Amino acid sequence: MANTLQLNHCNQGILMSMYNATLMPTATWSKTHRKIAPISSNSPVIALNNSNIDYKKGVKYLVDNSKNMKMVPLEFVLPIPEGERPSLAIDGSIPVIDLSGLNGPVEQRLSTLHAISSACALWGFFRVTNHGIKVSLMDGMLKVVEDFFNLPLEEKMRYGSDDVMDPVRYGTSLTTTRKHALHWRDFLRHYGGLIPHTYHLWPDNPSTYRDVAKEYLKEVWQLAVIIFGAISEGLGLDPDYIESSLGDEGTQLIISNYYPACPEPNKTLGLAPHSDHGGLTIVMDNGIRGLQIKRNQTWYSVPSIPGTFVVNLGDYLEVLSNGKYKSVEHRAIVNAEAARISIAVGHGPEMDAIVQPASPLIKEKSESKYRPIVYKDYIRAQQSTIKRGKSALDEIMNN
Ligand SMILES: O=C(O)CCC(=O)C(=O)O
Ligand SMILES: [Fe+2]
Repeated sequence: MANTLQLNHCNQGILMSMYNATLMPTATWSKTHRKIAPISSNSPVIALNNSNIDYKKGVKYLVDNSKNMKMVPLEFVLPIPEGERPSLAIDGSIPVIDLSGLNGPVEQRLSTLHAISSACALWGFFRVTNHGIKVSLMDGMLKVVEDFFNLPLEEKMRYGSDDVMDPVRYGTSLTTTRKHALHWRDFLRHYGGLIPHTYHLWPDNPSTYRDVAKEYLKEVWQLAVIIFGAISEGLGLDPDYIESSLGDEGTQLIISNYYPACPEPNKTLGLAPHSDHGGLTIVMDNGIRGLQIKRNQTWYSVPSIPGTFVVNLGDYLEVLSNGKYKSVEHRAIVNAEAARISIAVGHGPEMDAIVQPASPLIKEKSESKYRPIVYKDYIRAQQSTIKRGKSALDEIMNN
């Protein structure tokens, strides 16, 4: 214990930087089955020598095998600034958009487009209802994900990998590559896509996982395209502008997060603050609250409303809109009562796409607030900085 304490003290500065770590490793899917080019993060790491935690087995395993755990093991204690403690967050109601309005009469359609546009400009986050995806499919997806996390460890470890290039990965915390300040979270991530060419690699246990996930990811992609269309129109662009900007190959990545109940939820986090690097992330959870977003330096706690999706804008859309819309920092907190599951599906451009403001929004080059960068280079830059948060975006901003 003394050793660990000393170590914690020595690494406090790095730990503070890591508090801003981000995730969302990515891969491409190809409409033409051509290639898979996954890119992922190498989170900043700290060796925790003398630790007794067999962290690679995951937090769920640790909790399940530590009866009556009363304290968070020191390896999971994060240096959360005093004023940003999870429990201090204010209840926040993000805008709710009834997407059926997009199919309504002209006035209703315009007011829905306007609502989406102002939610993007003011919040970067909104909730969608009447989104067209059946609640039974959402519940089915949550069920296969829950069943996956409830499998015996050996079964989950079939997908365990330290190689961030692997198209399907089960892991824990931010990365399994080395020990570092740990986060209270296990995850399963893999690519999606209209043609799921990695389908044969997805978990085959539970036996229905592949079929349910395939259907779910197809529907969520369609939903993303509808929202991309509305956002394009709201920006005064052609309705298919953003979808076309994604290129022939887009990026769809599903990350299922499992945050076990935690004895001291104020001391750790499920996910450190980050913004997503792609265009839109579409998230649902199992009815347990845990998502927090940062607005005007204050953390807001987003309620969980079953049957709805939370949608958030990533860095790609901030740049494309030339800063009119902002990607917003968010984090996942944990709680003492119940395990939380969230399923986040990110949608972004192909890896070789140029991230830059939409040309119709810029009359002169000098109006561009961001310097162009190839998407995969942006991801690498974002995931190699130890500051994270939104620091990669700051790097490509013109003064
Ligand atoms: O658990 C959540 O609600 C958020 C997940 C998230 O932000 C992510 O996976 O990038
Ligand atoms: Fe996120």
